[in-house]
Amino acid sequence: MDSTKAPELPRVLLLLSGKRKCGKDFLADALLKRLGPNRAQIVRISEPIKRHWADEMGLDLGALLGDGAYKERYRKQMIEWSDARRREDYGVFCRAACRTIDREICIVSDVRRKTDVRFFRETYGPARLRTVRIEASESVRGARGWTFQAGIDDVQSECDLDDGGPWDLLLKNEHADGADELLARIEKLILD
Ligand SMILES: Nc1ncnc2c1ncn2[C@@H]1O[C@H](COP(=O)(O)OP(=O)(O)OP(=O)(O)O)[C@@H](O)[C@H]1O
Repeated sequence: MDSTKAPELPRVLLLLSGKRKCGKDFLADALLKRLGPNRAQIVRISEPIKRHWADEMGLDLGALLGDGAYKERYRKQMIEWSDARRREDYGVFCRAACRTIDREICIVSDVRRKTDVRFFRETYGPARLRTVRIEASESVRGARGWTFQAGIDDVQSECDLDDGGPWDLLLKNEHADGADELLARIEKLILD
Protein backbone atom coordinates (compact mmCIF):
# COMPACT_ATOMS: atom_id res chain seq x y z
CA MET A 1 0.00 0.00 0.00
CA ASP A 2 1.17 3.52 -0.79
CA SER A 3 1.78 4.89 2.71
CA THR A 4 1.04 8.49 1.62
CA LYS A 5 -2.50 7.57 0.53
CA ALA A 6 -5.38 7.32 3.00
CA PRO A 7 -6.86 3.78 3.17
CA GLU A 8 -10.21 3.26 1.38
CA LEU A 9 -12.09 2.01 4.44
CA PRO A 10 -13.86 3.26 6.41
CA ARG A 11 -16.11 5.68 4.54
CA VAL A 12 -17.11 7.25 7.87
CA LEU A 13 -15.28 7.38 11.19
CA LEU A 14 -17.49 8.24 14.12
CA LEU A 15 -15.43 9.50 17.05
CA LEU A 16 -17.22 9.22 20.42
CA SER A 17 -15.84 11.11 23.38
CA GLY A 18 -17.06 11.96 26.85
CA LYS A 19 -16.29 11.45 30.48
CA ARG A 20 -16.35 8.15 32.35
CA LYS A 21 -19.80 6.56 32.50
CA CYS A 22 -21.34 9.10 30.12
CA GLY A 23 -22.38 6.10 28.00
CA LYS A 24 -19.84 5.87 25.15
CA ASP A 25 -19.82 2.07 25.06
CA PHE A 26 -23.55 1.81 25.64
CA LEU A 27 -24.35 4.08 22.67
CA ALA A 28 -21.66 2.49 20.47
CA ASP A 29 -23.09 -1.00 21.10
CA ALA A 30 -26.67 0.15 20.46
CA LEU A 31 -25.63 1.96 17.28
CA LEU A 32 -23.83 -1.12 16.01
CA LYS A 33 -27.03 -3.11 16.51
CA ARG A 34 -28.98 -0.56 14.45
CA LEU A 35 -26.43 -0.37 11.63
CA GLY A 36 -25.62 -4.08 11.58
CA PRO A 37 -22.23 -5.80 11.78
CA ASN A 38 -21.85 -6.05 8.00
CA ARG A 39 -21.83 -2.29 7.65
CA ALA A 40 -20.30 -1.11 10.88
CA GLN A 41 -17.81 -2.06 13.57
CA ILE A 42 -16.57 -0.72 16.89
CA VAL A 43 -12.90 0.06 17.37
CA ARG A 44 -11.47 0.85 20.80
CA ILE A 45 -8.18 2.71 21.20
CA SER A 46 -7.92 1.13 24.64
CA GLU A 47 -8.01 -2.40 23.18
CA PRO A 48 -4.28 -2.69 22.34
CA ILE A 49 -3.45 -1.11 25.71
CA LYS A 50 -5.59 -3.62 27.59
CA ARG A 51 -4.26 -6.50 25.49
CA HIS A 52 -0.69 -5.56 26.41
CA TRP A 53 -1.60 -5.32 30.12
CA ALA A 54 -3.47 -8.60 30.13
CA ASP A 55 -0.48 -10.36 28.50
CA GLU A 56 2.13 -8.76 30.77
CA MET A 57 0.25 -9.22 34.03
CA GLY A 58 -1.64 -12.43 33.31
CA LEU A 59 -5.04 -10.68 33.53
CA ASP A 60 -8.44 -11.48 32.06
CA LEU A 61 -8.63 -9.46 28.81
CA GLY A 62 -12.41 -9.95 28.48
CA ALA A 63 -13.03 -8.48 31.93
CA LEU A 64 -10.63 -5.59 31.23
CA LEU A 65 -12.59 -4.77 28.07
CA GLY A 66 -15.98 -4.98 29.81
CA ASP A 67 -17.77 -2.28 31.80
CA GLY A 68 -17.49 -4.02 35.18
CA ALA A 69 -15.38 -3.08 38.21
CA TYR A 70 -12.39 -5.17 37.11
CA LYS A 71 -10.98 -2.63 34.65
CA GLU A 72 -11.14 0.12 37.29
CA ARG A 73 -8.49 -1.71 39.36
CA TYR A 74 -5.96 -1.24 36.59
CA ARG A 75 -7.16 2.01 35.01
CA LYS A 76 -4.65 4.34 36.68
CA GLN A 77 -1.66 2.12 35.92
CA MET A 78 -2.77 1.69 32.32
CA ILE A 79 -3.16 5.46 31.90
CA GLU A 80 0.33 6.10 33.24
CA TRP A 81 1.96 3.36 31.16
CA SER A 82 0.15 4.33 27.95
CA ASP A 83 0.89 8.05 28.42
CA ALA A 84 4.61 7.25 28.56
CA ARG A 85 4.31 5.37 25.24
CA ARG A 86 2.29 8.23 23.72
CA ARG A 87 5.00 10.72 24.57
CA GLU A 88 7.24 8.86 22.10
CA ASP A 89 4.52 8.37 19.43
CA TYR A 90 1.08 9.95 19.91
CA GLY A 91 -0.53 7.63 17.36
CA VAL A 92 0.84 4.34 18.67
CA PHE A 93 -2.43 2.95 20.08
CA CYS A 94 -4.75 4.52 17.49
CA ARG A 95 -2.63 2.93 14.74
CA ALA A 96 -2.71 -0.48 16.44
CA ALA A 97 -6.49 -0.26 16.96
CA CYS A 98 -7.08 0.71 13.31
CA ARG A 99 -5.49 -2.50 11.99
CA THR A 100 -8.85 -4.21 12.45
CA ILE A 101 -10.85 -1.74 10.32
CA ASP A 102 -12.70 -3.54 7.53
CA ARG A 103 -16.17 -1.98 7.50
CA GLU A 104 -17.77 1.02 5.84
CA ILE A 105 -18.59 2.69 9.17
CA CYS A 106 -16.13 2.64 12.03
CA ILE A 107 -17.28 3.69 15.51
CA VAL A 108 -14.34 4.67 17.72
CA SER A 109 -15.91 4.48 21.16
CA ASP A 110 -13.16 5.83 23.43
CA VAL A 111 -11.60 8.99 22.01
CA ARG A 112 -9.97 10.81 24.93
CA ARG A 113 -7.24 13.08 23.64
CA LYS A 114 -6.74 15.86 21.11
CA THR A 115 -3.94 13.76 19.64
CA ASP A 116 -6.45 10.91 19.04
CA VAL A 117 -8.61 13.27 16.92
CA ARG A 118 -5.46 14.54 15.21
CA PHE A 119 -4.39 10.98 14.34
CA PHE A 120 -7.73 10.15 12.69
CA ARG A 121 -7.86 13.47 10.85
CA GLU A 122 -4.35 13.05 9.50
CA THR A 123 -4.75 9.37 8.61
CA TYR A 124 -8.23 9.38 7.04
CA GLY A 125 -8.78 13.04 6.14
CA PRO A 126 -11.28 15.46 7.74
CA ALA A 127 -14.19 14.70 5.36
CA ARG A 128 -14.70 11.21 6.79
CA LEU A 129 -14.71 12.25 10.45
CA ARG A 130 -17.85 12.81 12.54
CA THR A 131 -17.18 13.96 16.08
CA VAL A 132 -19.65 13.36 18.90
CA ARG A 133 -19.37 14.53 22.49
CA ILE A 134 -21.55 12.68 24.99
CA GLU A 135 -22.45 14.35 28.25
CA ALA A 136 -24.19 13.23 31.41
CA SER A 137 -24.43 14.98 34.77
CA GLU A 138 -22.28 13.84 37.67
CA SER A 139 -25.36 12.53 39.47
CA VAL A 140 -26.38 10.39 36.49
CA ARG A 141 -22.82 9.12 36.06
CA GLY A 142 -22.73 8.43 39.79
CA ALA A 143 -25.86 6.32 39.53
CA ARG A 144 -24.04 4.33 36.82
CA GLY A 145 -21.13 3.59 39.18
CA TRP A 146 -18.85 6.60 38.75
CA THR A 147 -17.05 8.16 41.71
CA PHE A 148 -14.38 10.84 41.42
CA GLN A 149 -10.86 9.45 41.60
CA ALA A 150 -7.80 11.68 41.80
CA GLY A 151 -5.22 10.66 39.21
CA ILE A 152 -7.97 9.45 36.87
CA ASP A 153 -10.72 12.07 36.65
CA ASP A 154 -8.39 15.07 36.87
CA VAL A 155 -5.73 14.04 34.34
CA GLN A 156 -5.30 14.45 30.59
CA SER A 157 -7.06 11.21 29.59
CA GLU A 158 -10.29 12.50 31.14
CA CYS A 159 -9.99 16.26 30.61
CA ASP A 160 -8.06 16.90 27.39
CA LEU A 161 -11.21 17.05 25.25
CA ASP A 162 -13.24 19.19 27.69
CA ASP A 163 -12.43 22.07 25.31
CA GLY A 164 -12.06 19.82 22.25
CA GLY A 165 -15.00 21.19 20.26
CA PRO A 166 -16.65 22.28 18.12
CA TRP A 167 -18.35 18.88 17.90
CA ASP A 168 -20.53 17.75 15.02
CA LEU A 169 -23.00 16.59 17.68
CA LEU A 170 -23.29 17.27 21.38
CA LEU A 171 -25.57 14.74 23.09
CA LYS A 172 -26.98 14.53 26.59
CA ASN A 173 -27.28 10.87 27.59
CA GLU A 174 -29.17 11.17 30.84
CA HIS A 175 -32.39 9.21 30.48
CA ALA A 176 -32.65 5.47 30.06
CA ASP A 177 -35.61 5.92 27.69
CA GLY A 178 -33.91 8.65 25.62
CA ALA A 179 -31.36 6.51 23.83
CA ASP A 180 -33.45 5.95 20.66
CA GLU A 181 -33.58 9.65 19.91
CA LEU A 182 -29.82 10.02 20.44
CA LEU A 183 -29.15 7.05 18.18
CA ALA A 184 -31.37 8.49 15.45
CA ARG A 185 -29.41 11.76 15.58
CA ILE A 186 -26.09 9.92 15.32
CA GLU A 187 -27.41 7.81 12.45
CA LYS A 188 -28.48 10.94 10.57
CA LEU A 189 -25.02 12.44 11.06
CA ILE A 190 -23.40 9.32 9.65
CA LEU A 191 -25.72 8.69 6.75
CA ASP A 192 -26.35 12.25 5.49
N1 LIG B 1 -28.94 5.72 27.89
C1 LIG B 1 -28.67 4.73 28.74
N2 LIG B 1 -29.66 3.91 29.17
C2 LIG B 1 -29.41 2.90 30.04
N3 LIG B 1 -28.18 2.61 30.54
C3 LIG B 1 -27.16 3.39 30.16
C4 LIG B 1 -27.33 4.47 29.24
N4 LIG B 1 -26.14 5.04 29.03
C5 LIG B 1 -25.25 4.36 29.78
N5 LIG B 1 -25.86 3.36 30.47
C6 LIG B 1 -25.21 2.40 31.40
O1 LIG B 1 -24.28 3.12 32.19
C7 LIG B 1 -23.10 2.37 32.42
C8 LIG B 1 -21.88 3.17 31.94
O2 LIG B 1 -21.98 3.34 30.53
P1 LIG B 1 -20.75 3.02 29.57
O3 LIG B 1 -19.97 1.84 30.02
O4 LIG B 1 -21.28 3.02 28.19
O5 LIG B 1 -19.89 4.35 29.83
P2 LIG B 1 -18.50 4.78 29.19
O6 LIG B 1 -18.64 6.23 28.82
O7 LIG B 1 -18.14 3.83 28.10
O8 LIG B 1 -17.56 4.63 30.47
P3 LIG B 1 -15.97 4.40 30.57
O9 LIG B 1 -15.34 5.68 30.09
O10 LIG B 1 -15.79 4.14 32.01
O11 LIG B 1 -15.64 3.21 29.69
C9 LIG B 1 -23.26 1.04 31.68
O12 LIG B 1 -23.70 0.06 32.60
C10 LIG B 1 -24.35 1.36 30.66
O13 LIG B 1 -25.09 0.22 30.31
